[in-house]
Amino acid sequence: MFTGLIERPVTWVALAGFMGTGKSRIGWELSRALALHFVDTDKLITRVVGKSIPEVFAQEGEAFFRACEREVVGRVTRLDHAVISLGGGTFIHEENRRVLLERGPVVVLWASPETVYQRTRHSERPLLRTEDPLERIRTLMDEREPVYRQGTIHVHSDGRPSEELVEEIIERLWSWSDVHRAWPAEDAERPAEGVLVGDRAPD
Ligand SMILES: Nc1ncnc2c1ncn2[C@@H]1O[C@H](COP(=O)(O)OP(=O)(O)OP(=O)(O)O)[C@@H](O)[C@H]1O
Ligand SMILES: O=C(O)C1=C[C@@H](O)[C@@H](O)[C@H](O)C1
Ligand SMILES: [Mg+2]
Repeated sequence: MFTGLIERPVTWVALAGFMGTGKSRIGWELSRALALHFVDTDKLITRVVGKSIPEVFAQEGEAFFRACEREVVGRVTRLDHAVISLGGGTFIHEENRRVLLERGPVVVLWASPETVYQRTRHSERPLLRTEDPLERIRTLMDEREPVYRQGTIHVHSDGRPSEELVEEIIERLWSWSDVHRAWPAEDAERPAEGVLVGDRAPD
């Protein structure tokens, strides 16, 4: 009767961090490892708007893209059984951050500017379309660093294969969920009804 039950630390988790830190790739692999659905907010926006991210920035403007992000954050925080990979700027906006952190753990992936540059140089990121993308990465990363620090769990990705990162994230999520079970008063403050964050929820 109990065969097929899946033990997991969480049934919802989001990945944040700078461009190129691996949110999309690691999020996808984490979702496979935890047998959860996968949602990439950048991909969701491109699908709904019907344009690529560079097209959205160029034709609709960044403010429109940020409004889409806010809308998508509202939706993905109502999901369960999902790993959510955010865009690089999603967690920077205060209201998004508040809603996400209230919903569940936010894992922040980190990488050095040089690694980010290497990982993003062959694909188009509108914010990095400048004469000197590496300098832009350094400046933007410095600006955003204090905000990313507000995430729940922090994982460095430089020079590490994705399997190792997924393994570390899962271990850290178990520790996080153990603490949450030990301090139920904290859970009582949460508004989301019927949400099983922190439970070893069977399917
Ligand atoms: N740990 C890793 N080791 C080597 N390459 C990686 C690693 N993580 C991600 N990559 C590669 O780096 C590139 C960027 O990764 P990815 O698209 O997942 O970043 P992202 O954080 O989602 O960026 P964005 O914020 O722009 O969406 C991809 O080609 C991906 O395969
Ligand atoms: O860091 C950012 O602000 C961005 C990161 C990407 O994921 C995309 O969401 C977009 O290119 C903007
Ligand atoms: Mg991504």
